[in-house]
Amino acid sequence: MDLNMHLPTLLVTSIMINLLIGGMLWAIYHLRHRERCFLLWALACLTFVAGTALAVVNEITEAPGLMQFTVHLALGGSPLLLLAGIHALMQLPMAGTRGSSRFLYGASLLYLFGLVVSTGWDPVAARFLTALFSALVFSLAIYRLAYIERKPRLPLRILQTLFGIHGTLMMAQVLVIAVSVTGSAPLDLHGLLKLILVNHLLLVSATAMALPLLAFTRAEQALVALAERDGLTQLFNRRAFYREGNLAFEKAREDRSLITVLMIDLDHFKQINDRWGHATGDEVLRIVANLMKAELRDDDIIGRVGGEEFAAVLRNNNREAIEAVTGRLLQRIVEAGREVDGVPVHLSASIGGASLALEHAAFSDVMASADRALYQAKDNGRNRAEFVTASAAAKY
Ligand SMILES: Nc1nc2c(ncn2[C@@H]2O[C@H](COP(=O)(O)OP(=O)(O)OP(=O)(O)O)[C@@H](O)[C@H]2O)c(=O)[nH]1
Repeated sequence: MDLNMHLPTLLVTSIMINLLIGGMLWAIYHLRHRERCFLLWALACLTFVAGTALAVVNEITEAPGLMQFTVHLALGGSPLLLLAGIHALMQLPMAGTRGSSRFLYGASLLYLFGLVVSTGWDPVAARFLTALFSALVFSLAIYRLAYIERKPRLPLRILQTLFGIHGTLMMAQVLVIAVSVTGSAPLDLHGLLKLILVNHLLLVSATAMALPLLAFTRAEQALVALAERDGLTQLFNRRAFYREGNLAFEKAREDRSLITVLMIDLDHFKQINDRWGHATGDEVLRIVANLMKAELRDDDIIGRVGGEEFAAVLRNNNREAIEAVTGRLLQRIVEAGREVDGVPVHLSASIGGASLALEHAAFSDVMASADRALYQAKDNGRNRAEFVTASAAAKY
């Protein structure tokens, strides 16, 4: 398994690259207001450096068992710190309630116990345990990444692939050691070490680039959500709703398809606030938002466009279907208002609807038509829906 490479050169290169990457992650940690995942990833690199440097000293001098124990502790602890960084990024405690966390703790304790027993008298067994433990930690990292919320696809796939290769290499090492121990083939430890170091160099560099990419993509997604979503209901805010509505309008014009805009305004909402308090009013807004999400389709655009005013763009122009949806929504709003926070808030809403018509030159024209229909619904006694027909829209 001789890779024909100078082992000391490989070791020094590995140490230098890990130091550089660790330093870069450390700097990002400080630049990003001490985001803990970067500190843990920097420590993973530095722990690996410490492990490799001690391994060199270990090779040169006849080091005592304690030194060998420390080498393996550092080399096994490095992927563990990487996993801890992923937990920190996902804001998951290392001691989660999931079975996998208990499994990790159990495996770590067994690994420690195995190291204590094997180092000093059987360095090959210690190597075997470290490789097995690292493979296990990489597998857990792949599993954890699958549960990340707001999935940033590309960095996630890259990292899972890298961890997969890393874990497979560690398992290959486990197998090589097992085969050599059973006597089927002599173990070329230097060749093995070179192979691991070369792969580690490539993998650690790629991983170090993919980890910040994952963190930055997630942070950007969070910022976009903050800028586009209404904090109370998580629906589109007014600006994002108009942007999405404009896009839907343009597309409908291009495809010669039709869209319908609904404006939904809660009736006498001020009285709910005045009588039951602002917190109950907020809860009512959240309930209505959830009812809209439940009643409308996934590809419909829903937004909170004012205090107690919601709007939706439906990619549907079938009047019967839309009247059925609005009827159901009005009924569910009344039902929900029978008890909110333990009090009867007597809730109802008025809806104004307008479908795209030739008269509409822009999305805001359809919104204006729906708004006029809404006023009509309020004038006609509230808790009802009114629609503007295409020909009626032309009158406005
Ligand atoms: N709790 C809560 N109330 C809000 C929020 N935004 C706006 N409001 C309240 O919504 C109420 C809107 O009152 P009005 O515009 O008079 O409308 P209304 O009482 O619903 O009457 P109609 O629309 O004519 O049926 C005001 O009392 C605002 O304070 C919010 O985020 N939370």
